[in-house]
Amino acid sequence: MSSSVVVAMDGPSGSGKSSTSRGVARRLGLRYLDTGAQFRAITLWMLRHDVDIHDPAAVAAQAETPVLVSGTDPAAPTITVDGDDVADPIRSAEVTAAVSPVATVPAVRTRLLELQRSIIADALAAGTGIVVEGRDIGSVVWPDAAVKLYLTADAAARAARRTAENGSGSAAATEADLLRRDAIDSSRTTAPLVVPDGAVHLDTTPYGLDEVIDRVVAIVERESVGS
Ligand SMILES: Nc1ncnc2c1ncn2[C@@H]1O[C@H](COP(=O)(O)OP(=O)(O)O)[C@@H](O)[C@H]1O
Ligand SMILES: Nc1ccn([C@H]2C[C@H](O)[C@@H](COP(=O)(O)OP(=O)(O)O)O2)c(=O)n1
Repeated sequence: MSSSVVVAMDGPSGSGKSSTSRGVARRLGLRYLDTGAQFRAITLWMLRHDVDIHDPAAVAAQAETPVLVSGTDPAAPTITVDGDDVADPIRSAEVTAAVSPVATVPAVRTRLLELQRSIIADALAAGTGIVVEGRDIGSVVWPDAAVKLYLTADAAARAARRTAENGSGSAAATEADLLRRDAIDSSRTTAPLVVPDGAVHLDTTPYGLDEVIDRVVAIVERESVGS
């Protein structure tokens, strides 16, 4: 396997993208980029600056303003906005509720697309591969990725995982929230959530996290031969 492989990991909320990507990156000595955290960080900035997140023109007008920095060590990924560590506040219910409308704004997507491509290019220039996870990585951000994965799981399993992770809330409410976000993410006109051409589809419902990581590592080693 080449050390400069790009692994594109897409799929809906709770399918296991973040935990699987981090585990695979650690195992294979690759960098790790959570693009959802970037969409969450820009959303948090909009909320903190009283931008009406349901007004696409208002969001677009500020899309270039926040300074976003993503740390790509899979053992300790970081995200800052205007120099502030926002790793915790970007997971709040308020941001979770607001992120899909912000992520539909083309100016936001263009801004983050440039940032994501520059982070991937930096990793490759440094001779390091990277696992990048999100909704449009294999379809839009890096269609030439040597390895493309599309993770899914049953909605009930995804909601149960998220509820356990949050440590509170009802699984039914969590499932309704993630189905609502899936619908927005899948129906938007710019970079919708799709199964990218050439992606390996992995349904993680029956597998524990370690088993999914083992399977993905095997797929990366198989698919990236010669890249
Ligand atoms: N295969 C799996 N089996 C059980 N739990 C899992 C599995 N994959 C991930 N999880 C857990 O489910 C939750 C959501 O996973 P995460 O990686 O954040 O998903 P995503 O990034 O797709 O939203 C986390 O608490 C994670 O530890
Ligand atoms: N490449 C990406 C990544 C995330 N998004 C959007 C869609 C998601 O609802 C939000 C948040 O993504 P995130 O991966 O943090 O969401 P979950 O961990 O699945 O709850 O961002 C996107 O549109 N494109």
